[in-house]
Amino acid sequence: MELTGLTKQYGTFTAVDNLSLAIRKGEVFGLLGPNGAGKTTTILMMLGLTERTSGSALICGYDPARYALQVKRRVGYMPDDIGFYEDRTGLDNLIYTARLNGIEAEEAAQSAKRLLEKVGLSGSARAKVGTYSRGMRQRLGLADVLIKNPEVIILDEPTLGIDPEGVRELLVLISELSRNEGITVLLSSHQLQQVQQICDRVGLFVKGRLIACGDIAALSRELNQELRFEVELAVQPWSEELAGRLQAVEGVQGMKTEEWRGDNAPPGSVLATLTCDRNLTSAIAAQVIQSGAELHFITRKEFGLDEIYHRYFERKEEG
Ligand SMILES: Nc1ncnc2c1ncn2[C@@H]1O[C@H](COP(=O)(O)OP(=O)(O)OP(=O)(O)O)[C@@H](O)[C@H]1O
Repeated sequence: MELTGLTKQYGTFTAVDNLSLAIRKGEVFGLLGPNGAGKTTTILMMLGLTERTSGSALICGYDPARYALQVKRRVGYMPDDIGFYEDRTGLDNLIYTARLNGIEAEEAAQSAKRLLEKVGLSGSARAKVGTYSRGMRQRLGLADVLIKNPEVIILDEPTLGIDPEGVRELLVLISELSRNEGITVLLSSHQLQQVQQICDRVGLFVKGRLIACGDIAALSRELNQELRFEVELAVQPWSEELAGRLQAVEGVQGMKTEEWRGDNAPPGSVLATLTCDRNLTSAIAAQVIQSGAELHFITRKEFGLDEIYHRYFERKEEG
């Protein structure tokens, strides 16, 4: 899938601003951003469900603005508010979707059962959807988009409102689908911690613009360059001399200290947090050792996606 300079304006408001993005076949791509970032608008343009203002898109080889039907045949879309017939069973709902997609009755019933099994809903196949939990509905939603054998599935906020266990199950399912069946997955989310686990790559989307894109490690590297490392260490005894040594290490930009009350912490232990412009863990450790003090632990703070995202976001807001 390829988006080039994709733009959507509502009057003078730009909801999606010059978005260029290539999603590879078989990958799980996370489109991440806060509410209102323009994720849903992007998805709707990709499906040909809303008109773009400018730019182009190629989905499974088709321009959705001209060949929406061809795109629809190949792409399964799960909106954030999936609708089912509440007073009909999960099985009936799936068969109905299959029939709508032109699948013969017998095959529809078989596929529906097979998919219910796959998403772990066999036991509730004959219960009315109205009695399903949010997690069960999302799994049924997944079966519902899979029934037409799509090449690509697009999931808008699939984990919204599900309990942690349900989220875990759903994400494992999505990830297996991609790995085992080569399905390309685009999922939108503002819940970064979750998505981080299963995405091959992510795009950070803020106020209609893609501000960064890559795998988590690449984003982390990119960000650490600008965003400082934090090295945390516990030392005993602490002294003015040691404080001076640490602050004199080239690249150290700031230091905070507090009393360290860790398990078995000897009296007079200090927990110091140093902000650095690069990873200075070993240089800092060396200074402590040379000073003759005891180093109880030293760690570098890792930037997870959540942190990366918030920092990017804060910087954008500031800038
Ligand atoms: N039909 C519309 N007319 C005017 N503005 C719109 C319309 N649809 C969306 N917007 C605006 O475009 C921006 C992007 O909306 P969009 O729904 O794509 O964001 P999102 O990232 O999907 O957020 P959410 O997770 O809340 O759905 C928002 O500021 C929204 O108010």
